[in-house]
Amino acid sequence: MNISKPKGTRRVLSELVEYLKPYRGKILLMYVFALINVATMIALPVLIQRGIDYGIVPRNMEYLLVVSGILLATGAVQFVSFRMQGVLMMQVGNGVLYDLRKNLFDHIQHLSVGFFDRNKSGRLMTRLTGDILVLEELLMTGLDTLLVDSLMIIGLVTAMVLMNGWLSLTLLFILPVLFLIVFKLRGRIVESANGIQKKLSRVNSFLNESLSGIQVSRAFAREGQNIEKFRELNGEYYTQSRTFYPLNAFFWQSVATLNNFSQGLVIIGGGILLYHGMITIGVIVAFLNYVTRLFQPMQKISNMLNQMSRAVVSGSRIFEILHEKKDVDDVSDPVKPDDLKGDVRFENVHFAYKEGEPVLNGVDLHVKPGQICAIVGHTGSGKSTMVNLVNRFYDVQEGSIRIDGVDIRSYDQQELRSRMAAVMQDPQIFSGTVEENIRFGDPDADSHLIRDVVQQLGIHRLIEAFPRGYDTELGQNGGSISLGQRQLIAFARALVRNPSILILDEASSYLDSETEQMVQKALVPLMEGRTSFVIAHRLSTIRNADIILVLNQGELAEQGTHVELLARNGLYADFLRQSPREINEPTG
Ligand SMILES: Nc1ncnc2c1ncn2[C@@H]1O[C@H](COP(=O)(O)OP(=O)(O)OP(=O)(O)O)[C@@H](O)[C@H]1O
Repeated sequence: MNISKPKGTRRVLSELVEYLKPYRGKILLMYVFALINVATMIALPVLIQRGIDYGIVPRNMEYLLVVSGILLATGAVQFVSFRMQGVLMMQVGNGVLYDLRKNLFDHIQHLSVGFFDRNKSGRLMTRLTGDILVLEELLMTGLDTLLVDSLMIIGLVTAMVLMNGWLSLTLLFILPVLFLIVFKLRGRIVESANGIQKKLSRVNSFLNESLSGIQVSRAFAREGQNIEKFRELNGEYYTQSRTFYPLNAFFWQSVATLNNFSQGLVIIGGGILLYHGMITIGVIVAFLNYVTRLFQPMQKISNMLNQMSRAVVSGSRIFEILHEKKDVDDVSDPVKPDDLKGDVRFENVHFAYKEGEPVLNGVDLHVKPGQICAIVGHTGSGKSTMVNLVNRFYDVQEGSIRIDGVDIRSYDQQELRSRMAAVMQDPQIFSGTVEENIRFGDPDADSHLIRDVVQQLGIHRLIEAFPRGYDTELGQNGGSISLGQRQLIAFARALVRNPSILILDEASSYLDSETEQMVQKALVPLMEGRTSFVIAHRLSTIRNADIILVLNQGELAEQGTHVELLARNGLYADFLRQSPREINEPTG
């Protein structure tokens, strides 16, 4: 399933509501404080009006003192309610985001490998960071907006109409213009801001790519083209910014001007009504106060609506991942093997990553416990696919793979994989020390066991040669060590696991030939008692295998020992002729 298709608004919102449910108590309390806040907002101008009309104008000091006291108390209540409303909204928003992040990560950890083939990690990172950020904006600032701010506008308008019907006619001018400014003009600004964001992210990703690939660019003398491309992207960003900033400035100017006009209108209208004795001075001041308060809730609703449309798109993508089903799932009562002997059978295995594009066509194979099975074949012939199927990263479409006589689809995946270990061409190194990276193979392995395995592999001296030996801190992705050193760590990591089935997929391709020979020699006794699958382009690695498989376009073209296949003088013999020096290298 592709994760970029947005779902319907209602479905996304109802899923978000599910996440909000555990916080219903806090949300309710938040609304109580929000309503108190709205009430104080509406009450304050009334108190001002009373203070002027019944305290200041008739010079009634006692009344004025009482009203001032109430005004101060109302102000204090407003402060507390506004703060509590904000604090509760943050708590709810933070809680929901915590739950979402946690569920997403947990879910992704258990998704099948096929999902990650379809959704590359860069794109997933955007989902996990960018989309969550969009939801964060909504949850942290807009959770209460639609209800509370609509109520605020209704409350303010009602208070004005009740206070003085004639003066509230000014709203017939103020409200539509405010609406136009806030919703129409603001809409264009948000559109432009999103445009800027897109252009900026293109600039940033190009910058990122150019910096990380600087060596390749230099080697291919691409500096000129890079500068040209950057100039183009930077130019697009500049052009987009040229519309945004004046538009944004115009928005705030319009708001200020409308405010001035509204005040003028209230003063003129109020003045005329005052002249005819239809209004008091306090009502005019209260109206001036009300008019300025109209802008904020309208602006918040406009922002929220804009956030909402973005949040629906982001939310739909997040929930899409959360609903992603595993391609490779456990059966209801999976087999949990106590031990694996490592008897592996492929029976008429057919497999395709994509429908109609077969990769393996009817492969039959039997590797007995403890045997070494080497797989050779041209690039793209399906070698890695075969070992990925043994690992059950994917399920076969036809036929079956049996381990110790049991179809691997019947096993508990985690239990099965805990008895296997693989060393890949480009092993992943995690941030942490060398020792921690080796311990990744078995979290219970103590320092002695780790050193013991490394000694057996014959690479103790090489690990000790790291700046701080086993305690050397490795950056994310092993940026600070060579590819060969990464492979050495991966060998130790795999063997510390003490696996029944060992998979080596181009595992020593980055080692210099001296180190490779040393590791291969050390591996011979270490492979004893384990079933091993070895993929190597360097044929010297595989000549001692018990079974050599020759894959050709997804078909098992030949299988046998080195001597048998040589005698057959087929594809394998062709391989040898292409790399005679390597095959004749002694491997110990
Ligand atoms: N994750 C994937 N999604 C789709 N197609 C894939 C995927 N992995 C491999 N393929 C395709 O399957 C075929 C076999 O690939 P595989 O990696 O098994 O070959 P290989 O023999 O190991 O190649 P190499 O020697 O280059 O590592 C290739 O055509 C490849 O493009």
